[in-house]
Amino acid sequence: MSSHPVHDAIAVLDFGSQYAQLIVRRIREIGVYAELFPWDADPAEVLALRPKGFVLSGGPASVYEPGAPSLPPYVLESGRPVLGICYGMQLLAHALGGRVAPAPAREYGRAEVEILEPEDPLWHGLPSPMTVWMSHGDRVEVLPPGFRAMARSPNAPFAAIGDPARRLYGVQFHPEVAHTPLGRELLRRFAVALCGGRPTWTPRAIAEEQIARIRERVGGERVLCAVSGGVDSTVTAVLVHRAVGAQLQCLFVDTGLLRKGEGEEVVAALRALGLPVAAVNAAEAFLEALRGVTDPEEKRVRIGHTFIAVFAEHARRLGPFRFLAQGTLYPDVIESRAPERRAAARIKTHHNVGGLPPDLSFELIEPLRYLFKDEVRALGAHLGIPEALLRRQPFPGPGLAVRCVGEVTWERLERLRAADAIVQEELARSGWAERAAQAFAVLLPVRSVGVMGDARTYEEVVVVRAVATEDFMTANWVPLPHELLDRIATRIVNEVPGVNRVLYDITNKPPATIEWE
Ligand SMILES: Nc1ncnc2c1ncn2[C@@H]1O[C@H](COP(=O)(O)OP(=O)(O)OP(=O)(O)O)[C@@H](O)[C@H]1O
Ligand SMILES: O=c1[nH]c(=O)c2[nH+]cn([C@@H]3O[C@H](COP(=O)(O)O)[C@@H](O)[C@H]3O)c2[nH]1
Ligand SMILES: NC(=O)CC[C@H](N)C(=O)O
Ligand SMILES: [Mg+2]
Repeated sequence: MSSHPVHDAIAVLDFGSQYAQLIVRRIREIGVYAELFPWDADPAEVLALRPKGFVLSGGPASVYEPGAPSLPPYVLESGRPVLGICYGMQLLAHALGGRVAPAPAREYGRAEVEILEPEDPLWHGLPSPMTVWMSHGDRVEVLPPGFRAMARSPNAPFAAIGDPARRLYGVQFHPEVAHTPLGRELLRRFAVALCGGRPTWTPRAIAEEQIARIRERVGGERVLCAVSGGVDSTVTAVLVHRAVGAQLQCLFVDTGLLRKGEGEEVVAALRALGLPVAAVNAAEAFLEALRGVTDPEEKRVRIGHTFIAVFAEHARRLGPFRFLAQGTLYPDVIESRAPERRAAARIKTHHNVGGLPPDLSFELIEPLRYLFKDEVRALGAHLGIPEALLRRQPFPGPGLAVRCVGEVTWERLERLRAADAIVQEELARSGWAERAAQAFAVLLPVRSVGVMGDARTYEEVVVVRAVATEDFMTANWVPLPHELLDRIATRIVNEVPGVNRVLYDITNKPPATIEWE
């Protein structure tokens, strides 16, 4: 099941590290293709990639414990270079006859290492001492035959080890994290100098390859692509369109839960890219499904079902289609491959167009299946998709329904839309829009007393939320200037009927989530 046999590739074996995905990303940033496999993956699957080298990730286990993940024999048998990181280094040492034991002191955080072999290809040109980031409780105590120390720190005599003759290396620190500033340079030396990987993994190469593949697979058939105006579905649609032109049909659903002007904007932006977009208004169906529902999970489930029903109806009407194009990304794939990662608690059900009825059986086209979000953005830029589209705030499929706390009625949606439009306008005007990854209004089903024009009011509350985040897994509220908050609050209360009070949400994620439902 090799995914990118045209590119030189590095196989990264995952021993349960929090950072395994980061290793893959860092290597790809260098331009060398890399892929992540569970440590106990089927060897045939890994070897189908024809890896030029292997990276062994860190992991929570201790190599000397019974049942700890072990080094699959094919790695050393391949004769290719190997870089073990943390647990990976300990594993290499353990497997080759060295000794690993608990360290006298655990070591978490920044450390300075002195490079002992500056002429070795892995270290060539790197400064000594070099700042690195450590996170370990075990350490290598006795080196395996053939190995020598390549770097040391005050705490770790074997901060890095290697057997250059066999091109086997280990680092106790984590080159993949940003706290190791020159970590990428180290990985570059491994992937390019030691493994001989050619840096051909560029947006241009990805685009050409995907377009050629899609063209070949689709032949003369038709393809349906559901588009939201988000980055993933847009890039997917553009790739399919470049490949098969008019055989593509895009479908955009106006759920009635969109922001002000969004439906028109999205459709216009996608058509400006030359995409054939059918827009359907299904607001009534969504509102009907949501009538009387206040439970957040129930809302999401009903929206999901309505999406499927609307989608199925229009797919039949516009069809037949043999293929369905979807913007599945690599993190989705990694997460579904590794069952232990699915054990994480369910916080909220993200809607999906998946789970389509069986009578609509499509073959899937997923050109982004091996890409990370930032690679998708770079690919989008290469394809000429405007920055504004690529940088759009993520907008959840369930839309304003999960920001309209309580019952979703058309009147309350209109109230929320008007308040949200003011938030967007003022953030854009003040330049703060760029500093917030996401900013929006939330409408609460809470009424409070106010006084306007000498008269008593008893109306609903709007909450403004703005967060900064890289990955949306954790987020911090953004300290918007008081004058800006003041302007937003004043405008909302003056301009939006039914609202007489505005709050600012100053909760981080965790413990809050970004959305309110
Ligand atoms: N309003 C909509 N009309 C049609 N399809 C939609 C709509 N909203 C979501 N979808 C489809 O559902 C998929 C999942 O949506 P979701 O917003 O969860 O994903 P995403 O990863 O953010 O993708 P995107 O960046 O394309 O929005 C989208 O890629 C798109 O195919
Ligand atoms: O496409 C989506 N469908 C959903 O059902 C959904 N729920 C939350 N989000 C978005 O995910 C990010 C994290 O949100 P939370 O902190 O609220 O979980 C934020 O960017 C949210 O906007 C969704 N996106
Ligand atoms: N981050 C790691 O890979 C840790 C490896 C091993 N569990 C240790 O504590 O040393
Ligand atoms: Mg989206």
